[in-house]
Amino acid sequence: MSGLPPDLDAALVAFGSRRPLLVASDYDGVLARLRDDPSAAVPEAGVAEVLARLVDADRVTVALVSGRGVADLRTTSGLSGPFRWVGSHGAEFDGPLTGELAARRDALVTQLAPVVARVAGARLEVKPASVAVHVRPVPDRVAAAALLDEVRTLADSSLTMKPGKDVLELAVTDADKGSALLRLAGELGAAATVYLGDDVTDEDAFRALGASDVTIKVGDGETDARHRVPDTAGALAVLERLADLLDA
Ligand SMILES: O=P(O)(O)OC[C@H]1O[C@H](O[C@H]2O[C@H](CO)[C@@H](O)[C@H](O)[C@H]2O)[C@H](O)[C@@H](O)[C@@H]1O
Repeated sequence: MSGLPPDLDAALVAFGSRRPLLVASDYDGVLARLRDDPSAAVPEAGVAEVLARLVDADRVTVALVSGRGVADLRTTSGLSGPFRWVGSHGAEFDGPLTGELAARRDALVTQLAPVVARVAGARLEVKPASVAVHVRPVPDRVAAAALLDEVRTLADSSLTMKPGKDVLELAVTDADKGSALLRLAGELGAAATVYLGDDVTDEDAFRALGASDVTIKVGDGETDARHRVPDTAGALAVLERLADLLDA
């Protein structure tokens, strides 16, 4: 007995019988619980160990797919291994982004910095292909919502809005996690993909994947994923069940 919902467990059993496989997961809210300080969001106990088991499985690729830049994801998570690292919501796929994007992003920083500075507790995060306005630590929740509304109105049509949990990002590329996952699965010739995610941008991945894939929403909220677990402990249980099934 895995303790997982029976339909999810059955889907994982069917998934485990196929090869090659892609096991992909979002980071924040799935492998690490959410914290006020993004740099404090380290993996939950057991995550590094189960990922190490999964990468050892035969013809299984493990991908970490995040809104974070890859460099930040590597540093913050402390994870290392032969993973595929997909950062910046899919914009960082083959390696670091070019400098041209940085110039557009820096113009955005100049525009947003004074707007964010007016709201106590709000923070601007400068990422490889986007600027994120974080409001999780803002005590005045009305001011937090108003700030995100204002940022939304500042986004011109050349930018892609990436809403998330207490964050709104303006991205200078239109990359998304769904397109990135399809590209990766195609490259690998994957027979099936598992994807776990908790936030709005993970819905692109849930929608992009197909009937033979296993999509799992972590936590509450509307979703296009077929399965759900309640929290990071549930996500870890999924990965541990997979590692057992893959005999890793
Ligand atoms: O795609 P993900 O791996 O889920 O990354 C999404 C964003 O995660 C980070 O922000 C979120 O987590 C923070 C740490 O727990 C939290 O403080 C913040 O409120 C959340 O929105 C990260 O800082 C962003 O760059 C990512 O895009």
